[in-house]
Amino acid sequence: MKRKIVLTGGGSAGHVTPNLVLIQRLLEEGWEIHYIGSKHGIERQLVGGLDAVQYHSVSTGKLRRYWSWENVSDFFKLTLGILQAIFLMLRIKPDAMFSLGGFVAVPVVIGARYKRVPILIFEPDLYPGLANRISSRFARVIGTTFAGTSQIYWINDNRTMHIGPILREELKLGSRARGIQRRGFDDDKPIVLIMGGSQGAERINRIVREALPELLMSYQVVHICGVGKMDPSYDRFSGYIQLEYAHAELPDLMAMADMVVSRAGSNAIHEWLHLRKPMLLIPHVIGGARTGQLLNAHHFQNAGYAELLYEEELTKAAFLSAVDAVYRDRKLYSARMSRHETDGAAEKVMRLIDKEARSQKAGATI
Ligand SMILES: CC(=O)N[C@H]1[C@@H](OP(=O)(O)OP(=O)(O)OC[C@H]2O[C@@H](n3ccc(=O)[nH]c3=O)[C@H](O)[C@@H]2O)O[C@H](CO)[C@@H](O)[C@@H]1O
Repeated sequence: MKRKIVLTGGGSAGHVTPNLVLIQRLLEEGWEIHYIGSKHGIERQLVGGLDAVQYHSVSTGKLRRYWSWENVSDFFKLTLGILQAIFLMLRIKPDAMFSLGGFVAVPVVIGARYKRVPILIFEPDLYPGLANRISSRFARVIGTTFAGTSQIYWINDNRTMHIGPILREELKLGSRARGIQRRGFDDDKPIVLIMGGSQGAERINRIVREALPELLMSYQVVHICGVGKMDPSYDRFSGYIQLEYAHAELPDLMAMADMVVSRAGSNAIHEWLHLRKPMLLIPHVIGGARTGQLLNAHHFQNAGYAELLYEEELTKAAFLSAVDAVYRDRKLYSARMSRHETDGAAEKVMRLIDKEARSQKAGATI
């Protein structure tokens, strides 16, 4: 009989893309895969269409640490989500579950816990998000992307294990020559790839457009703006292309870039690290100092992989001079990154899933 796994995670691409990597591996090893996400979230777009995966949706509420009337309705949505998750667990009877976090993960993890399914969670950011901090109470294994996470959270917790970034294999297969040819770019002029997180970033888009005439004097620019955030009036500039979101072309766009300007989402920055792309990071900061992207960006800056520009300092002049500074020192950044190992995380996760599922089976037959 096929072993069954439930995957969850959603709300942003960052909480889904590592699951796409695992789906591939799990299929190769003959697992039956169930994905529990929300009804309309990005996880439905990214996973819902895959024939090999059975997608189920549950209701979920946003977790806020401040008062809002929406907390009341979200509390009921979350409770409903937990009941739906318990029902799904009873029906699916999974051997293991793996969660990447995001709001939708909380009811799913609680439902799995109720049914005593072994739970593995994985934290993409240096400082864990609220959903994973809650979910970790029910987890058998807590995988981390950053080695430093267990020094600032889950300290002395022996369930914590450093895994590293779970990266999509296809991103490693890009070709600079192919990308340049397809886009009609000049091989001799440097290329800057600008990516404002999976949903784009209004603020970065605005500065890029303001700085574009100067920027294009020295660089060619690929600008991923986010869905619905392109401005066709800029199509007149040569050496500039804008996209809403890159799918199959992304590996080539990454390969052709001499440097990147990016948000500091965990997946994106580890992809740049793997490809040794010098980074100018402009983190998305929500609320206080301990937000995921800000700490990720500080960590990469301290390691010498990236330069950091805070959003409140984002003027045209500051942006142009930061791009020049990173480009000037590009070889230094790349050399430091070449010492960082980024392979092997998916294999580690597969072994952990296998181990937990076996121990579950063994426990059930005693
Ligand atoms: C605002 C917000 O909540 N951001 C969080 C979200 O970021 P976000 O969803 O932006 O996540 P990441 O930067 O981690 O990952 C984005 C993923 O989308 C891919 N991509 C992006 C653009 C594109 O055109 N094509 C494409 O395939 C990237 O290659 C990457 O694999 O999840 C991350 C991982 O938990 C967190 O670190 C971020 O703080």
